[in-house]
Amino acid sequence: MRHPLVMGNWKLNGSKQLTADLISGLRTVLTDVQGCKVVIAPPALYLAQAVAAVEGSNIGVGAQNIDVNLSGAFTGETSAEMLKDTGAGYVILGHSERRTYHHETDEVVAEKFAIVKQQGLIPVLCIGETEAENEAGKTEEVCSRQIDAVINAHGVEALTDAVIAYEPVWAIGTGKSATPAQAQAVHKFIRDHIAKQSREVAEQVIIQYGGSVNDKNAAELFGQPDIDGALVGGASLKADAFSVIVKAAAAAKA
Ligand SMILES: O=C[C@H](O)COP(=O)(O)O
Repeated sequence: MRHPLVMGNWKLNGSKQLTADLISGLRTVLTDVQGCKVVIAPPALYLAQAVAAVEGSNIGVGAQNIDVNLSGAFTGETSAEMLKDTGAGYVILGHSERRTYHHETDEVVAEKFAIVKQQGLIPVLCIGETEAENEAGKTEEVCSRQIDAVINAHGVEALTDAVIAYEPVWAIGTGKSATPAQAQAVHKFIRDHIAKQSREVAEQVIIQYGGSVNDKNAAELFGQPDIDGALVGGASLKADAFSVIVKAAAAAKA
């Protein structure tokens, strides 16, 4: 049975001090939380510090991206092998900011997905439509295309033990979250789309919602049957707000 997962994507934010303070704060407020997996994804430079700081707690660590290569002459990149070596367990892939600012295509994201799985890490595949695509009624078309890039390249079984994060681009960092009903409709579409190929895989895949999730709207989102947690940006930088979100997920799915 799938379990809720709340992941904090710190994006390009942080410092040694913030990493220490935030993890220390989370360890204090999340000690008694059960039934919800918690993962933080700091910038790559702070991963090793984060892995050491969460030791002995129920908090996992993930990265925000990897290169398609494992080693070699690829200046400035970080590999899945290095992440594994550091102790990270999850990798966010295909975030809309990577797709937009770094021109990552569906095919590149699918290639990274396979590399992450080969290393025994858990991929968090971000999908979602832009505002224009939403207004043009293309939400389902975009989401299925982004998922099919993985399924067509690697088979539906590749989604076993993987995570999908549905993040409508228009909701990211805008304060304008999708309503619980809107998000549930898309999450159900995603699960049904995968179920056309394998009901078993569809039932176990974790589908997070992302886009302006905060301590006020989290509980209602998690009350939806196909929303299995959240990928949180801004609110993950505050221990109090993030822990309210984690506790809401644990309570909703208990
Ligand atoms: O990865 C996280 C998402 O981009 C959501 O960011 P946000 O919570 O700041 O809207």
